Amino acid sequence: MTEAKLPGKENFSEWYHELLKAGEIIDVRYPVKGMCVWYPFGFALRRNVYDLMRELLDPDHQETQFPLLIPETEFMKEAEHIKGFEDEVYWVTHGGTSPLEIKLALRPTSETAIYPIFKLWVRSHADLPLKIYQIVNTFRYETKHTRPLIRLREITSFKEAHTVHATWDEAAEQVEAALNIYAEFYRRLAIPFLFARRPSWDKFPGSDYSIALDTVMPDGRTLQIGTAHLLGTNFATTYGITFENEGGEQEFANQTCYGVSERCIAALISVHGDDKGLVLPWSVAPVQVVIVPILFKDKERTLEVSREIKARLAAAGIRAAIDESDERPGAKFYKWEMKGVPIRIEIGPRDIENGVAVLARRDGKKLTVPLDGLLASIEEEAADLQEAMLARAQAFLASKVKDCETAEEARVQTAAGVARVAWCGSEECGHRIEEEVGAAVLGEPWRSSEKGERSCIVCGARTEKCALLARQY
Ligand SMILES: Nc1ncnc2c1ncn2[C@@H]1O[C@H](COS(=O)(=O)NC(=O)[C@@H](N)CS)[C@@H](O)[C@H]1O
Ligand SMILES: [Zn+2]
Repeated sequence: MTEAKLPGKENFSEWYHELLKAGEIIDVRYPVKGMCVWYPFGFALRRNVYDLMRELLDPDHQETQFPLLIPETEFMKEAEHIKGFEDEVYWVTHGGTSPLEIKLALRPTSETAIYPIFKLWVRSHADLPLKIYQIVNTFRYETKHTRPLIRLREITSFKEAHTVHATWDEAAEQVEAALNIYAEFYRRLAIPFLFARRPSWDKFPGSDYSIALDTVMPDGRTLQIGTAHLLGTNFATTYGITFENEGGEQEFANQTCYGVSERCIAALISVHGDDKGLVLPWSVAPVQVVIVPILFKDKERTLEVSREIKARLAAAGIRAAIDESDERPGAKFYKWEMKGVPIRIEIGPRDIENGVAVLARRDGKKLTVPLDGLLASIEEEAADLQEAMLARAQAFLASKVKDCETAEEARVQTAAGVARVAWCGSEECGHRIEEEVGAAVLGEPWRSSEKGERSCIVCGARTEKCALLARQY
């Protein structure tokens, strides 16, 4: 089989679409725009990634599931929320051939499905804090360019958490706790990001404020890979979510919600992939180690030793595979590199005689290791590979963020990166910056320590604030 080469990663969009197919992640040939099919290998990756998310949420959240369909009467209650979503909602209007009395929205996100029930669940301060999440499909009639895993009309892997608290401050603390969970989630995936407080005109509809995580894609555009929103009492007043406080009075609850979608997988593929295909982090790779027996003589013996190695790795909880096909080694290396397998073990008759094997890391490092102690070598190299992947991705992101003194400089920088400019924080200057730079205001850096007084690049006012600017997916 002649191995088809991927387009170079510098043609990011072509490379990305070709890799979704060659890496058997997503099949885009489903006949509805913005809706795609998971290949089984891609679905195994998704399962591992979301198992990681569950591991991080389950210590103090409870997983559940709400209905997909939301009655118009509930959906149309929160004015801000409606304004933000009315152009994106899909409606079900018929049951069979009979028109429905009340049409039903397909959830674009589930506030309006969940909060009428929270009203019933929350009675007293003893019921708080309430922290639930669900991992469901949601539907948004996106009119911008749809892209697999990045901008979908059916978001198949929408993890949405919804929490209820006695005070605004507790809700604000929960937003920070959510950001910490997302930071750990992306650290395990070796994906770096920037925290930004979205500007008022781009916060979640119905929220007090939104904090987003943006990563920088290979072409320098940013991808919003998670968001956490402080809702205050906005939804609680609309949906009547009250609790009896310790003084016996009824109070409106304060809420948050925070979400991650399959964009986390788009980021995984894009940030780490290379011209040979996927490069998957050890923690989520469906196949962590592939054993490639070099079969030319003593075939049986070589296969026997390979199978013994696989059994030893599996017993240690490592997801291992053997490629027993009779393809030539080069074809096997190509296939498993395309699938992003972090570590390959090559073993032939001579290696067996010498009691060694070749350990080839997906980032190119190769070494010969003794067969006894192979497990320790694999675990050591896996840990080192994880750090190397994160360090490499962090260096790339840092290289793509630059301080700019003028709108012109920011325009050049945001053609393929992120600009940081002085901004007084006013909405008027913010919109002027977007127009002059031709990029979006991601918002003010959140949790960044860098301070320094400069003049707003629009109005000249002295300010310590700054804006991150970028072209977004
Ligand atoms: N069309 C889309 N396709 C894929 N992912 C999307 C799409 N729209 C939003 N997302 C992802 O979903 C995350 C959460 O969406 S959101 O609108 O920002 N927030 C909410 O819906 C809140 N209810 C928190 S769950 C976003 O940060 C973004 O990463
Ligand atoms: Zn200004």
